[in-house]
Amino acid sequence: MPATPNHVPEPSRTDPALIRNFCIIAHIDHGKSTLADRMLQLTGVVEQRQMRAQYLDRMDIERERGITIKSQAVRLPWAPTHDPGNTHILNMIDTPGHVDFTYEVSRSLAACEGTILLVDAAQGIEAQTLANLYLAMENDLTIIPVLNKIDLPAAQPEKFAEELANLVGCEPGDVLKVSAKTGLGVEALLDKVVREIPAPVGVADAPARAMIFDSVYDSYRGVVTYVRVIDGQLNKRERIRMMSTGATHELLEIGTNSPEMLPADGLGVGEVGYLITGVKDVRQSKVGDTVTSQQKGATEALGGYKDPKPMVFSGLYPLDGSDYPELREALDKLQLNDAALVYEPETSAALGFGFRVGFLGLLHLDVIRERLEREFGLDLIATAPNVVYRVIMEDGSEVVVTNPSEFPEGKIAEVYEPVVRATILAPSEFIGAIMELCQTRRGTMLGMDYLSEDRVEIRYTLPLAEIVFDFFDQLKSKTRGYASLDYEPTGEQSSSLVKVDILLHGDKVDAFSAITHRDQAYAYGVRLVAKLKELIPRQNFEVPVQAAIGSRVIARETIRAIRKDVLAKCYGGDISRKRKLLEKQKEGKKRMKMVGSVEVPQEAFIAVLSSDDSAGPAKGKK
Ligand SMILES: Nc1nc2c(ncn2[C@@H]2O[C@H](COP(=O)(O)OP(=O)(O)OP(=O)(O)O)[C@@H](O)[C@H]2O)c(=O)[nH]1
Repeated sequence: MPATPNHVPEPSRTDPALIRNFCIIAHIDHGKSTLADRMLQLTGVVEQRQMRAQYLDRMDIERERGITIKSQAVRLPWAPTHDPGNTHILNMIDTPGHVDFTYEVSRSLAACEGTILLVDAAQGIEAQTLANLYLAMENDLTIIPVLNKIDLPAAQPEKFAEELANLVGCEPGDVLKVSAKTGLGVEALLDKVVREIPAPVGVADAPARAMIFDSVYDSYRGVVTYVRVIDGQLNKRERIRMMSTGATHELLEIGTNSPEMLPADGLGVGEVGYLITGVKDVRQSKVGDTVTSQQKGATEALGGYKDPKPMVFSGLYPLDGSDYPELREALDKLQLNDAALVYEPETSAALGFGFRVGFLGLLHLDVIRERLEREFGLDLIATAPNVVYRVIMEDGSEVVVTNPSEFPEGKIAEVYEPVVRATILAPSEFIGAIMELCQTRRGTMLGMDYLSEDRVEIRYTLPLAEIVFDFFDQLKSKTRGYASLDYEPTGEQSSSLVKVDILLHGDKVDAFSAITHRDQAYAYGVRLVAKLKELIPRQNFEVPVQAAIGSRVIARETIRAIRKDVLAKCYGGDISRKRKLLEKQKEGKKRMKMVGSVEVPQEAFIAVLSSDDSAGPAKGKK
């Protein structure tokens, strides 16, 4: 239906009074996806026989890890028990739960009038429950507190209903108790959504304004953009404009998800749906941006748009140097679907050609690395993740460092590092252990509150660099898995930071350079030097392994010289055996990298850079 001047498009397809837009916020594993599954089933949008667990988590890796990475929206028709004559349209927006993706959560929240705050009845409130709740409160959303998993024998619904009621400011009796697994209480929850969450309000005849809350790349259809219409309407075939960039596109298709795509003529006030314009890159359709009509469009964008900013950087190198073009292609492809992924080529004397890649956080890093290895069949070495430093030189100039080997030499006045505000929730018996861990990680305590008599919320300011290493693993092990962590960037602080270089036979190995606090530099140097001594085989000459700050050596080990006669073993004249041995030795040599005059086995790099101890990158975990 072309939007010619003679053609007056139909008004909104759904009466806004019958629309409810909501999302589910929860800590990881508290059952959000399972609850979404039950809702799909109860409202009949997915037939029983098509049902599979976590229907909305489409990416393979999401399914395997049981986490939701990209949010999705789905339209559910529901005739509530108290008003069976009126079928309402419930738009459910599934949100990612992990800290790395907080910005996406906040955009999803901005597309809703209300939210279900889902808490596991056996676990209680966790750090991300709180973080998400605060986001919802900032967005003035109606909050429906719900306890899930009440079928579990370990559930303590009474205790946690009280905790939850205290938190949101309602009566414990108002907290709904459901089992997403069995479906118990889920109908009552859908009724409550209709009753309590306000219908969307917008100006129907105003210029169109729709907020993008998600944008995904589909290899067949290009970018699919998910929007919530605030004012006016968007119609098929019209030209639309992205307000942050001014780019215009033709609206090739518009529609809703139930949960498969269902094309429509347009979307009106309060409606949630998808747009397809044929663009091939999600960066042209950014989360948080406002979409309007090209003609007679809105002049003022909806608030809240921000560019995703990478917080953690790591060098990614193909194990086999000839895979470099494939790595570039794979990153290009992933970027189509991930506006937060940034990278640029980098060379390392030790590792060859690779990329310096920026991520939102550790989980993001882990997910990307795994996708590169799994979906694109690449074998990669990832260097230890680091944060971004701002170095002010004595002459007043400024250097932004995303790779430790680029840390400037010379007269440095000050170094700034990013800091986060961390919230840790745990049973009170672990207060001592948590405080000890935070202190050793250069934390400053901000405060502590009791959520109930045996659970506390502890707040710290911590350097992001200290969290990037194995902080979360340490926290989990020191609290027997009971603590949960959430953090948000809060700026930067000036710290006494130095670069520690590792030298092999006098040559700097850039891949092993690290920026650490001055007090930790010595320990880092000693640990790495000892480890390298273990991993690097003896050479024909003596090889000193040193750690240095500038020209000052802080640790040293020596790999003693040997002259290895591989043929000595073969006394007797079996020539074929000798040849075999020589070939084997040649084969081994291929996997060596020359660092200056020293042969370093590939395995040594991998062992040092990806080991589980704190000399290597922390494994990004949930
Ligand atoms: N017993 C029981 N188990 C449940 C219930 N709801 C969810 N689970 C289980 O809890 C685990 C986590 O559920 P998910 O639905 O994947 O959790 P989620 O909150 O979506 O997790 P993320 O997507 O990672 O944020 C799964 O093993 C579910 O089967 C419930 O009501 N009862």
